[in-house]
Amino acid sequence: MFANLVRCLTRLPGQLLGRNPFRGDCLPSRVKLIHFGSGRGTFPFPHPWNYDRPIEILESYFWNSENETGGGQHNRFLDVPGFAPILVTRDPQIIRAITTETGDKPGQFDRDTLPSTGIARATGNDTLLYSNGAIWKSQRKLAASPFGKTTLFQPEMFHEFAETFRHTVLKRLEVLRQHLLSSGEKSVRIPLEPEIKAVMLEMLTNSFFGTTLSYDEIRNCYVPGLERVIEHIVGDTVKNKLGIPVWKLPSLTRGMAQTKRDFACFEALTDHVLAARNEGKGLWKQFKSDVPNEALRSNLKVFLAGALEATTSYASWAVAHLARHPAAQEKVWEEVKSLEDYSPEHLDAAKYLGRVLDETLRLTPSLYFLPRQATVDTWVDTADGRKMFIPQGTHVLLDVWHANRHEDHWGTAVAGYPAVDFAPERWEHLAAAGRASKDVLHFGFGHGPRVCPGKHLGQLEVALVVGALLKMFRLRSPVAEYRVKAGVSTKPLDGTLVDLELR
Ligand code: HEM
Repeated sequence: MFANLVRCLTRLPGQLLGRNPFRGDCLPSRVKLIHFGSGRGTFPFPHPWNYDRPIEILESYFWNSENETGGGQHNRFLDVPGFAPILVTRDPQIIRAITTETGDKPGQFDRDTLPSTGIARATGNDTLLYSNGAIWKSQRKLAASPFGKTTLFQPEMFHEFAETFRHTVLKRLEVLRQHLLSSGEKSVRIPLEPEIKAVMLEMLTNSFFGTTLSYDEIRNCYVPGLERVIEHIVGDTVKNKLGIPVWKLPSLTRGMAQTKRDFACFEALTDHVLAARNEGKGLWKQFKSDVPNEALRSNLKVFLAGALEATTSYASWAVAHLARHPAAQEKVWEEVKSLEDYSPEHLDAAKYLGRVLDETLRLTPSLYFLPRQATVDTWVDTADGRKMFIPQGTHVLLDVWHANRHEDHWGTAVAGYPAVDFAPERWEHLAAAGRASKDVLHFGFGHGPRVCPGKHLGQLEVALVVGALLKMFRLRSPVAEYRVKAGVSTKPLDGTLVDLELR
C-alpha cells in the first residue's frame, strides 16, 4: 500500500509534464484520454456504457496509427496522472517476449488481475487463472498431471476418453439429424452455439470429470445458468466498484434474485464434479493428490466456466468460418469422412483440419487479449533484437486480436494471403517459406509459462465436434460476413446461425 503510494507520487511529476515513461527502440506513442473531433469510436478505457464493446476499446488505442512509422504503429500507451500507465501492444515480437517473461521468478511479469476481478469474485482469488507468484506456481503443479499431454494421450487413457467424448458428440448430432429429418425439408436453419455449448459442457462434466448429469439438466439448467454467470462477471468487473460479491447483497430486484440463483446453480454443478472425485470417476482416477475438495473448488469453477467459454468460442468460430468457405469445408470432409477413431495419430494425419483450426484461432482468437503487469522496471528484449523499457506497475494489454489481423504480421507479403481473410492455406505457405513455428505464433492458447493447461483437452474436443459435425452435415451460412460479440471470449454475433443439410 505504502509502496504503491510512493510509486504514484514519484510518477506524478513526469505524468504532469507529459513525459513518455517508456524507452527503447520500439517506443510506444501516447493516446489521448479525450480526443474530440478525432472520429475515434470510444474512450480508451472500459466504463459502464462501452464495456460490452471491448474490441472497440482496444481499437481506440490504434486510432490513426497508419500515419506512424516507428514503434508507435503497433505500441500505444495511455498515461493519466495519478494512475499507472496502460500499454497496449499488437506487436507479435513484444507479445512473445512478455508472455515468455511472465511467471513467478523475480522481476517477471504477472498476469494483471484488474480485468478479471469479476471472475475472482465469482470463483475465488487463489485460482490458477487469477493468482500470481507462489500460489499460481503450486496451482499449476496440481493441474499439470491430469491435463498434461502425457496423461491425456497415454494410449489406454486416451482411448477411454476419446470414446466417451465421441459417444457424447454423436448422440447430440443424432438429435439434430432427427430434427432435420422430421422437418421434411432439405435443410434447416438453426443457431448452433447453444448446441455446441451443451455438448462442450457434457463432455467436460460427464466424460472428463465423470459426473452423470442428464442432457436435459445440462442443456436447460446448467448451460443457461453458467451463461448468465459469465455475463454477470463481465459487467461486475467494470461496474462493481465496491467489490461486494453478489451473494452478500439482498435480492432487491428480480434480476438480482436470478443472479443469485445462477450462482447457486454454479455451486451445485461444482458439487457434482466433487462428488465424482469422491467416487474416483472419470479423470479423477489420474488425480493423485490428497488436497481436500474445498481446496479444489475455486479452480474447478474456473475450469468449468473457462473451458466452456473457450471451447464453445473456438468450435463456433471454426463452424462459422467453414460455413462461409464451402471449398475448405469439402477438403475437411474428405479428410474426416472415413475417420472413426480420433486418436492423436489420426488427428495429426488430418492436416487440413489442423490448418483450419489454427487459422480459426489466429483470425478469431477466443481470448482476444492477454493482460499483464510489470512487477519491476523492466527492459523487454525481442527475438528480432529490439528493446523496450516498461516502468513498474504498467498495465499491459497484449492485443492478440489486432496483432493477428494486421497486414504487417500476417498479410500477403508474409503469409501469402490478406491478414483479415480466412485462409487455411496460409499455413502451407508459411511452412513452404521455411518459417519455424516459433516465429509464427498466434497466441491462441497463450505462450510461455502461463500457456493454457487445457490446450490438449480443448483441441481434442474442438476437433471432435467440428469433425463429427462435418461428417454428418453440409453447413452454409445465410450471411456472407461474420460479426463479433466479445465478453470473456469472442463468438460469432449471430449465435453461429447455419443452414444444415444432411450429407
Ligand atoms: C480449446 C479452447 C481453449 C482456448 C482457446 C484457451 C485459451 C487460453 C489462453 C489464451 C490462455 C492464456 C491466458 C494468458 O496468457 O493470460 C489460457 C489459460 C488458461 N486456460 Fe485455456 N483455453 C482453452 C481451453 C481450456 C480448457 C479446456 C481448460 C481447462 C479445463 C482451460 C483452462 C485454462 C486455465 C486454468 C488457464 C490459466 C493458466 C495459467 O495462468 O497458468 N482452458 N487459455
